[in-house]
Amino acid sequence: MTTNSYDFDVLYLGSGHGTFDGAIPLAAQGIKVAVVESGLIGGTCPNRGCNAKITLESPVALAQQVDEMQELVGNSLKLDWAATVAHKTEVIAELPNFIATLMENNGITIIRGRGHFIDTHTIIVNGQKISAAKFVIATGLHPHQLDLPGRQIINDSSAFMNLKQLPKRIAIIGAGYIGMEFATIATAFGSEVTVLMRSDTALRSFHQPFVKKIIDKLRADGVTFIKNAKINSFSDDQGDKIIHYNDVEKVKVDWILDATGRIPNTTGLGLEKIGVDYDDSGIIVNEFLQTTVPHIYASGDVIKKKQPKLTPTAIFESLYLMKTFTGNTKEAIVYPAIPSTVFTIPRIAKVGISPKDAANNSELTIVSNDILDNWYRHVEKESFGENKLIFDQQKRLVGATEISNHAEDVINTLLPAIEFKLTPTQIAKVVHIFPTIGSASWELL
Ligand SMILES: Cc1cc2nc3c(=O)[nH]c(=O)nc-3n(C[C@H](O)[C@H](O)[C@H](O)COP(=O)(O)OP(=O)(O)OC[C@H]3O[C@@H](n4cnc5c(N)ncnc54)[C@H](O)[C@@H]3O)c2cc1C
Ligand SMILES: NC(=O)c1ccc[n+]([C@@H]2O[C@H](COP(=O)([O-])OP(=O)(O)OC[C@H]3O[C@@H](n4cnc5c(N)ncnc54)[C@H](O)[C@@H]3O)[C@@H](O)[C@H]2O)c1
Repeated sequence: MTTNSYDFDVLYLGSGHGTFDGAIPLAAQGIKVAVVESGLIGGTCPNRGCNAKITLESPVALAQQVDEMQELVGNSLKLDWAATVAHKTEVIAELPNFIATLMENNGITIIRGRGHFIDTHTIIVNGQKISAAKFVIATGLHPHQLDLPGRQIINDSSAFMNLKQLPKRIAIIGAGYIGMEFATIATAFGSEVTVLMRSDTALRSFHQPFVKKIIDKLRADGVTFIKNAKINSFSDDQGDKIIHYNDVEKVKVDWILDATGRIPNTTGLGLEKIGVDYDDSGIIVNEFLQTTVPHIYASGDVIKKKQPKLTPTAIFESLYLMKTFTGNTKEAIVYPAIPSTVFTIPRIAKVGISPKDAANNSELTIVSNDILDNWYRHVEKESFGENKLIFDQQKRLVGATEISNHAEDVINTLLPAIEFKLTPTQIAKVVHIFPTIGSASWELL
């Protein structure tokens, strides 16, 4: 790669996981790299996504464990919202500096400001023109906001995670990842939570019988679900925040979270001017992650794709681009099986072929396990535990989903079996530390 005629070899727009995991090793190999960032370095995941959320959720998971082992350990835990938010701030506060230092120590130039293209080799940031041989658009998503009368009173997930005090009554609109995870957190910390659902389906991409169990558990914990709610408007009545829905109905609360999805950051980038195609789902790329302008690539959540828009996907894409830019691969991207978890209590985690798709394929076998039969799950007196494992005709694992307190660890354990298509003989050669969730999961194969 040459820098002769351009300021940089590769310029990334955005500094999230779609950028930094690959940009750092790229720069370390002597490639001249710039990263333009208009917000916090590190993007959504560390600052207002995964890391922040899991820190708030961690006491909730502990409280569940204590509740289940109550006969052994005595009282329930008392969760402290203000202390937990302060702890979350402490955990994540240094991450932007940490990531910026890693980038700079490896030779990356960080440019603070919002970038947009003026031609296919030039962007403008803070009035300054910067050119590059290649670009990576990794600008992520932003929260969708319901465009309805009174919308000024509704909030997004970042605002929730920064609340100094937890409102007594919270309404959450949407029952996707954020709606269900934040309902779990808010109710555990003592709020009265109402979830308004557009249809009668929550967590659409997860195994629905497991989702039903999560809804039943949240209901038992005091959460109200209102199905088939068509929101009309919002109003404020002397501090009461009111959601008007289905023409005549209303819910009165203290705080409203709009969790109706996230949309790609594609506007204002000058994409139309330079011929980079996109639609409402994101930037259109080919199997090399090239946009419709071949030296302009895209990475992470901003891409229109069928893979889940999650951190592991963004990391995989940024590493793939690093290998492409250094000439280490000329192959198209081949995604691994990407796992995901909804961090409710209990969790649902999944990877690979779903039970629903397997049911329509006569070559696949679905094995249902009531994992509470396993002695190890009695140690913590777990009250939820079921999984479905999908096998092909060679008895190789091709899909798995579980509902349990440890579902994310179980799916992580099973990943190599799926990714490397391990045969029963190969599976038998892997031994895990005993007794652990790893050994309890592997023995189901
Ligand atoms: C509440 C929440 C919880 C989540 N929890 C999980 C989880 O548990 N597990 C998981 O895998 N995923 C989770 N995610 C998703 C995860 O955060 C994203 O998949 C991941 O951050 C995507 O990385 P990215 O680099 O594509 O985008 P981002 O991290 O969003 O980075 C994009 C960056 O681009 C910057 N930018 C935008 N436009 C411009 C411009 N014109 N010029 C310069 N900079 C610009 C933005 O400021 C931003 O910093 C969660 C998301 C949210 C919102
Ligand atoms: N654990 C995780 O990995 C995790 C956690 C949080 C967020 N995320 C990421 O962030 C993305 C965004 O999360 P999200 O929960 O905002 O989106 P989502 O797409 O998961 O859920 C959006 C929900 O809002 C509902 N909805 C949409 N319009 C509505 C309307 N007008 N009225 C009522 N409901 C409406 C949808 O039916 C859906 O249930 C996820 O897709 C995921 O990629 C991941």
